[in-house]
Amino acid sequence: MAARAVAGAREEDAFRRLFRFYRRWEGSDPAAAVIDFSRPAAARQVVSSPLNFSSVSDQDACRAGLRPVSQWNAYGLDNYPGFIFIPDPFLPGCQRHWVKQCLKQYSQKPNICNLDMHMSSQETTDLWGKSQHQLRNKSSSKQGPRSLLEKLRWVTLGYHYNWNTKKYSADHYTPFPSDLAFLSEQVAKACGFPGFQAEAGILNYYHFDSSLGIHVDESELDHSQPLLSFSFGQSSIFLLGGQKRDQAPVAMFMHSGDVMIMSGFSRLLYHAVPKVLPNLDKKPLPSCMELPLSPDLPADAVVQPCSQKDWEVCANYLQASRINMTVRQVLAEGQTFPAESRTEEGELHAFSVGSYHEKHSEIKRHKCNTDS
Ligand SMILES: O=C(O)CCC(=O)C(=O)O
Ligand SMILES: [Fe+2]
Repeated sequence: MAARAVAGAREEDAFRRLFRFYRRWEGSDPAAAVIDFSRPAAARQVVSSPLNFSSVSDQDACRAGLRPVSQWNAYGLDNYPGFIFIPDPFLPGCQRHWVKQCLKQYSQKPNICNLDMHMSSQETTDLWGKSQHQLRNKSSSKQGPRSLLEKLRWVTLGYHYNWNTKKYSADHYTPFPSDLAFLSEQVAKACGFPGFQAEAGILNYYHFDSSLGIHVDESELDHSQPLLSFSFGQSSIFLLGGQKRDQAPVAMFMHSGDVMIMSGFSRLLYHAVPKVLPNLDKKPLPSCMELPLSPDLPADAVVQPCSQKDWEVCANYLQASRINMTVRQVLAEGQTFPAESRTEEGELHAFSVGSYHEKHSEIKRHKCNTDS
């Protein structure tokens, strides 16, 4: 009797129940009801979402590696105002640039990554250089030791999110990558946020066994600006819940190239990624990654062609991985951080192992708890 009372008290909320359901899901259960925005007609809650065509010139879209905004599809969901889903608006061949940046460029100092939490700066310098040989020679059928790049879980950009204090601060800042800022600002403008400033980024690196726990992104000081998300590589299931943790979420696929915007009412909703899945094309890489680079790219594009040599490394990595970039504005225009959030010099690397942001500790918990 006592045991039953304890079990009852620990009963799961609706979000956690569905998180566990989708984490075990192998794609065959038709009851799973996952919205696929690449086939939106199938889902009742999907509505079309208006975009601001004239706010982004075709030339600026193209410089960011995007198709003209008039050619994008944009969807919303009934009962989720401010949520916008844009299935792959990228020009052919342009997704490769962002994958290469996440692996080769953004993973470098001065950006901060999970490996910095328990390795010296010498060990985490040039992760690409230290991993490329191993990745290039990796056969997808063999499970060799993981390269450093394959051990990468997250990278922070701009105002570096502090997983311990769950705060951003003025002293933990390094310049935000200008190419990603430009991409983000074009997407934000098209979605009705012309003032959006890309100030902080969290890049998440997933493998087929990874998940991202249930969380809300609320540490930014200005919630009137949207949170942007860009996904590349293998697909995943994204769960979008409510303002309270126990509200049952809606499930959707995120495929390579998909862009998602959480704004307004939807900016502070609970969400999670319970599952990474093979891409829809059932090939090692989604077909959109194999397209030749668009000949329309202007000379001043922020997207650069990815060399064949670099792409071999990225392609081998991406056969079992998904990369997601989230971009946020932290401060309202003219706003400064409250005085108490200033930190002592040197604290930048003083994070302790095992006390990351709740959502990342959930990755660990889920991995350990194989029967859940
Ligand atoms: O990987 C994703 O799609 C979600 C990432 C996310 O929610 C975050 O970084 O806050
Ligand atoms: Fe998030």
